[in-house]
Amino acid sequence: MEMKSTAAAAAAEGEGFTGWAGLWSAVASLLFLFSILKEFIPFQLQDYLAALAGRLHALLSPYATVTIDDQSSDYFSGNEAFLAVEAYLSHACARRARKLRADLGKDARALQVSVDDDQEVIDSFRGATLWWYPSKKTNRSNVFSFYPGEDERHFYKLVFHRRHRDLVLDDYLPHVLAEGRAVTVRNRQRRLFTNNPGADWAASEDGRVWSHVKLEHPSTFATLAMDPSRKQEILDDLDMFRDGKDYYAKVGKPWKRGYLLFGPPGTGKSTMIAAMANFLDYDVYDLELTAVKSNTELRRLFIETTGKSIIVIEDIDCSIDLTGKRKKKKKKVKVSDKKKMMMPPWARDEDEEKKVTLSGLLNFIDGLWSAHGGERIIIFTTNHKEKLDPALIRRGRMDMHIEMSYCCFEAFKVLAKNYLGVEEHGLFGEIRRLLGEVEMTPADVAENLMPRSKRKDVDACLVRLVKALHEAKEKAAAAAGNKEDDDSSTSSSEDYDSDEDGKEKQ
Ligand SMILES: Nc1ncnc2c1ncn2[C@@H]1O[C@H](COP(=O)(O)OP(=O)(O)OP(=O)(O)O)[C@@H](O)[C@H]1O
Ligand SMILES: [Mg+2]
Repeated sequence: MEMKSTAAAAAAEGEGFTGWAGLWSAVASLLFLFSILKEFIPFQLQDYLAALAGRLHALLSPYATVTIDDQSSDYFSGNEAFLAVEAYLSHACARRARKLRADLGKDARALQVSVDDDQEVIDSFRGATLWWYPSKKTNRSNVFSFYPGEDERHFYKLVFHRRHRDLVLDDYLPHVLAEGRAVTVRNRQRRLFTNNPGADWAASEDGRVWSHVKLEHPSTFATLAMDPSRKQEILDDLDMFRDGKDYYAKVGKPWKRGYLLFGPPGTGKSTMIAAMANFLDYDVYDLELTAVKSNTELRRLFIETTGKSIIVIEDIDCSIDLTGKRKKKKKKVKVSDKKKMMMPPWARDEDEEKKVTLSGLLNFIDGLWSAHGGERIIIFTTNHKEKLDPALIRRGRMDMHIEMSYCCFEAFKVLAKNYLGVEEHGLFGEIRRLLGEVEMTPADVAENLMPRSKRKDVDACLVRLVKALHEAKEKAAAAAGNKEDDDSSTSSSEDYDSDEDGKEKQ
């Protein structure tokens, strides 16, 4: 932002400057004359005269300006202030402007209305009147460009009376930024990011490390089947986190939170992540660790995540060997030496031993914790909590451990309501008893409850579930009988082993 005095405001409003009227009309005439003669004045002289006029205005004008530009010196924050002002104006004042621009902006959910260039927008804040002027400036350059518009700089000029300087700088601008950011978050289409393999970063045109699609998972906490008191605990925790900026600052903790979701396959871990993202209105970064070649790549991926996001590593025990070696081998991507030289350092796989290690992952999480850039949540899921290194899941890294378990009766009731629209039924008693005796995942219960035709036959669905529960019970009893026989004959044959993927035979 750049601040200076201007005469532009004088033309905008006559707030207490009647005495200056004559002087301003003289300045306005001069400006008019200058715009006519501009064509005939050499460039160098034009710049000099413009600077002189600027200084004259600064000296005489009772108004000050702040310019907010669409280019920022800070690489990572980009033009955040500019975008926040744009969002604020489109939300708070655009309807008062006479010329509007409507656009389906990048990642927006609906048509966005914004103020057109050179349109004055008047805002008021605690009794002060403020004028906004969206505008653009074309850089004069001798270089011919194939891309017209790339030399264009857009900016917003805020004009206010000098006596409101403190109010504007201390209160109004922070208010605009906060409101603008909130509007952007409300309007944006949430995204699901997945990491591109490192070898592709340099090869792709824009060097993107993450690709994204719209996040449109329908899961919510209302449709998530689990123990209601545990669900409420998680909701309270998320609520506390979302609104806890001041609290986290007060206790000196970074505004981040880690959740470990563990439990057998089909118990709703991935469903829970989608419900969390929908509840918080956050983006999701689905980090596929097996596609990451080195700790350096991992760091780069982390740097390119944004605030208000959930970073997810699914099946963490299958993605990384906790002794430091990785389990799953990605198909080797052959890169020629010449191509390698053209790659940025993080994308080169010069040292085969430089793999993602446990310590790299711990650094990743701790880096996440100490970095700026807004609130972030990290979630690990696993089917085997006991296989994880305690360092990885200690409190402070994974703050809350959430067990997703087999379907209990309360969880069944949520599914029955979602899938069949029933809250009571004669078979509920038997189902309650069977669910207490046999372990069935919510995924299996849901599958049995799913109507097989458009004519929703509630009785048939519930009878099918009861039958499936009886079958599961018999199977479990038979398996237990077999195990007893095995134990008595060969006590040494402990073959409860795990496959390459780490998923144990159940
Ligand atoms: N608790 C649940 N509430 C509602 N639906 C569920 C629940 N658990 C499972 N489901 C249903 O089962 C399907 C599979 O569940 P999900 O993918 O969330 O399981 P998971 O625990 O992530 O399994 P995995 O460990 O194999 O990744 C979901 O699409 C959903 O329809
Ligand atoms: Mg899953």
